Amino acid sequence: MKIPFTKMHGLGNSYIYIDLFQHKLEEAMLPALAQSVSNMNTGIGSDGIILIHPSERAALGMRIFNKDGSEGQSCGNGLRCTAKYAYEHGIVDVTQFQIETKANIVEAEVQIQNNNVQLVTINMGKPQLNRADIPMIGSETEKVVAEQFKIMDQQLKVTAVSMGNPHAVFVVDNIDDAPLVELGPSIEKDKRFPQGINVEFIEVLTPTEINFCVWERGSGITQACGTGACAAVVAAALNDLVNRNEQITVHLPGGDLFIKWDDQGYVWMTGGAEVIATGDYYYDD
Ligand SMILES: N[C@@H](CCC[C@H](N)C(=O)O)C(=O)O
Repeated sequence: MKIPFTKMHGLGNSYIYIDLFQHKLEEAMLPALAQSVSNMNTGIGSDGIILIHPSERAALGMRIFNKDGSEGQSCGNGLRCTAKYAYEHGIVDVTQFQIETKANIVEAEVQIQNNNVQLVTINMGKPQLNRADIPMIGSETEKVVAEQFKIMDQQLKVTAVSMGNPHAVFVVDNIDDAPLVELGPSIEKDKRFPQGINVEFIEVLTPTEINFCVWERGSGITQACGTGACAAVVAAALNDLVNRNEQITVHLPGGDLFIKWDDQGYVWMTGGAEVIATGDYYYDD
């Protein structure tokens, strides 16, 4: 089967985008297709696949499958790339529009230069903070803020945030010493998180600037995670480490994102989105 694709990235977090306005795919094949495409030796190489599809509730919809074939509920970098694709391929002809994800409907705004989308801002909606909404097992408190978290003989403090998908955020003194490789895989699959978890370590530089690295559920270490950067800013604000209602610069391995958690409770994300390549994927299922 020949599947037309566009490879795009947001700060190095790359996905293979498949346009379901043009090409239909069977539901049952999607997890295996994501694993196949993502393989850097026998596929194209990516952090997963993203499907851009018609929606009855918004201008378009987006679904994300991680490298291991699991489906995530949302993807911040994917939303910015999807917004760019939708505008540049005429799926929308306005600069502000809505995108449906498995988690919610978000508002996208694209900034145009010479007919190309340069920057994208997404209103990601309100974070969910209740333990049951993460979901995280435990009964200490309703919200999970700087809660003691023992893993592999290390005593950490976790703040848990759902941006539609689940995130566990840990504050460290120096991002270069973050135990991402050592603890990321164990925390991702820890049984306190029944749906798995995206794992973020952050170093707070100033009340408006943080360093960030991530171990993503289903994909491992990536260069950037948009929902993770949003969760990191929310977690940092809950711990009184960054300013609420101000734009926070998040330095990710792949570049910078600008995140604000406003007074009304909405999280805004601004950043770039880039096309890498287009082509046909020859899929032998
Ligand atoms: N890279 C993404 C998040 C992708 C999904 C995540 N791994 C999950 O399973 O929840 C982003 O930019 O937000």
